[in-house]
Amino acid sequence: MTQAPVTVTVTGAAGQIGYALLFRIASGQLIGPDTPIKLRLLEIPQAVKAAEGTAMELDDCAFPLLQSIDITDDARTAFDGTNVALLVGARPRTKGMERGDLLEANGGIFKPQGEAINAGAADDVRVLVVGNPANTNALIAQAHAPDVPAERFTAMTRLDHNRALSQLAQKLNVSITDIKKLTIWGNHSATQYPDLFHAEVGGKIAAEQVEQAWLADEFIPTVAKRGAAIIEARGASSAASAANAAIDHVHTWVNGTPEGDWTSAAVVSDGSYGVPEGLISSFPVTARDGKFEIVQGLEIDQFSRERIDASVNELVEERDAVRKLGLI
Ligand SMILES: NC(=O)C1=CN([C@@H]2O[C@H](COP(=O)(O)OP(=O)(O)OC[C@H]3O[C@@H](n4cnc5c(N)ncnc54)[C@H](O)[C@@H]3O)[C@@H](O)[C@H]2O)C=CC1
Ligand SMILES: O=C([O-])CC(=O)C(=O)O
Repeated sequence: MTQAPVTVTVTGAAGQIGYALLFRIASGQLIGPDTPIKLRLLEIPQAVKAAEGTAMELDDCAFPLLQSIDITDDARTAFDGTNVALLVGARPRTKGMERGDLLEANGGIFKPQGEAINAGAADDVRVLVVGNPANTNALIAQAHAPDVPAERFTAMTRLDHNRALSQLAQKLNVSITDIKKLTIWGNHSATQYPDLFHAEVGGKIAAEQVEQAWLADEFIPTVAKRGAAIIEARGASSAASAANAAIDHVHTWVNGTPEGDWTSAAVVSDGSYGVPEGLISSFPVTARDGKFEIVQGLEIDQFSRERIDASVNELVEERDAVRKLGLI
């Protein structure tokens, strides 16, 4: 049965993530194989022509699900009636920068975009912020969309989650599908905490199947600093893997997590696990009926507590910094 079309807005459509993302959305991988897609591409004026070129290529794929492509440099037009907003457009970091260095440069983008979402997006709009610093950019957008339920604003830590799955699978020589209940806590930054104490491999706790030294000195830093390692190796920040994670995030949000498993997403804190209410922080989440829910009741030992707190403290600092800049 053919379903109603879903309007998907992608900002930064002419960028490297945009190029890796749009074809997958148009082919049906974002929502599902029966859902027609209407694409809205938002770019800055200088990049509209490049976005038009990408749209020509989308046309040339003759995707059966792709009903329309609109390209604009106006945020209000881009978000009018949108169901899924993927906020990718931002300046990426280059060698030697931390993602937090981008706060001021990118903060200014997310305020008007939040306002435009508030003004015209569909009632069921779901927002995923990819542009860095993703958690705090999502906070800025959410602060300027008071009429949209706060829970609809999320930021992407699925790439970190996927990186952690892959590192652990290689270490234990198991398949990705053998790993359940892995969690990324906190900020999408070098302070993030990939947690193996609740993760299970073959039904047993993952942390008990690896050496403590590997966990603390290799696994955690490798996952947390993977973005910088990609920049070092590729000379540009991760793009196809980031697009893949954005597809995974929205697909899970809409279609749900499997029974007995969860994923990671940065969502608005309700105060769970001592994370101050209102911060957009990564948690273990399930998705049911189109909603993310923070997994409750996990015991947090001291090793994990210190690391979660460090990342959450960084989010508090970022929030305070954007407050000072008048962005929230
Ligand atoms: N959360 C995550 O896991 C990840 C986040 N990122 C972040 O994603 C963002 C995009 O990365 P790339 O595609 O590699 O960058 P890019 O530089 O290739 O593309 C960014 C695009 O955004 C556009 N843009 C800038 N301001 C805009 C605005 N106000 N409205 C609409 N479009 C605008 C630019 O014209 C450009 O085409 C960066 O902030 C990067 O750090 C990248 C990888 C992973
Ligand atoms: O590291 C960066 O700047 C890009 C990014 O967020 C990632 O690859 O995780």
